[in-house]
Amino acid sequence: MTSNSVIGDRLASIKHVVLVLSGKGGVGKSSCTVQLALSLASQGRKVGVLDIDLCGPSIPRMLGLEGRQIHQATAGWVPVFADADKRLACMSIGFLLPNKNSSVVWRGPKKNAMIKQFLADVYWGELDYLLIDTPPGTSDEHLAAVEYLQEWNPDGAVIVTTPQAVALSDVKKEINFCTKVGLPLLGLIENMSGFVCPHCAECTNLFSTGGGEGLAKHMDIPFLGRAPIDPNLVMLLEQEDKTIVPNVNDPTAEKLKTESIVDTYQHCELSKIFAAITSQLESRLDKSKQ
Ligand SMILES: Nc1ncnc2c1ncn2[C@@H]1O[C@H](COP(=O)(O)OP(=O)(O)OP(=O)(O)O)[C@@H](O)[C@H]1O
Ligand code: SF4
Repeated sequence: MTSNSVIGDRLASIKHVVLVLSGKGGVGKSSCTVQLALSLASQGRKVGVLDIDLCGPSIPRMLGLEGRQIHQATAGWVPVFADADKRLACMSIGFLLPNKNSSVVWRGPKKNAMIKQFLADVYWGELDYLLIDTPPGTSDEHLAAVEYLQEWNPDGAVIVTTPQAVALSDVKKEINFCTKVGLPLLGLIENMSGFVCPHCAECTNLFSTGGGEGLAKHMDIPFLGRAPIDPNLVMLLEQEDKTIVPNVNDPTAEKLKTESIVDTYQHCELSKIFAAITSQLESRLDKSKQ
């Protein structure tokens, strides 16, 4: 069997394949991927996250899975699960490196081979969603993923941007890339749009807001929603022990210590926003499959 048909066999048990892209680094692409995954998993969907940011894999850290190892079974590489119910599975080069400080300094062909191997060898089983977190910009990793997936019609791309003009000009390039390679644009998320006060949960617009929505309108892309900066999300994603509820003032914190990150995320303000974003995304996917 050629490795392309192996990729086809793997994808046959996955309902939707969605790439998450951003024009610029640091706009929150990985954290939006994680939140889309947590939101979908908490609604009972089976979700896989494939981290193809080979030089800066951050998904294992954000999901609290750093230091975990993948296993080789006869069916392929078994991904790492973020919860006991196996609603959320993850694969990243981070699981293959000797330690979290190891760096990957690879040229294009080696990166392409790794991405092909991820697509061909990971045994996801039945999934509702495979979310692919990509590096910023349009690099070897994007081209490789699009090339290997093209034959199997991935559903498309979700674009993440911040509201500022500097990120928006880069995101236009990303949108043009998708159009050029025939990747449907499923929607745009405006991240870091305002700031949620940790004391009163009031949202303040520190910088401009609405730039992403304006761009989505201008480029005729569905606008999926606006996610503010939320200090509770930083605590959840950056702290090592994900079983501790992000809001330390929450009286139910003790009880929540046994919850998985899929459940703990529900206590973040942003989970409500991402529930609305995933519902928009799902209805968009349903429409495009009709
Ligand atoms: N809405 C948000 N509220 C609070 N913190 C956020 C939010 N979005 C992102 N962050 C934080 O901003 C930092 C950068 O986010 P992230 O790593 O997701 O960006 P990225 O676009 O994937 O970056 P890279 O280009 O390095 O892959 C992280 O520390 C993350 O926790
Ligand atoms: S939003 Fe309200 S509670 Fe929060 S810092 Fe400002 S004044 Fe204080």
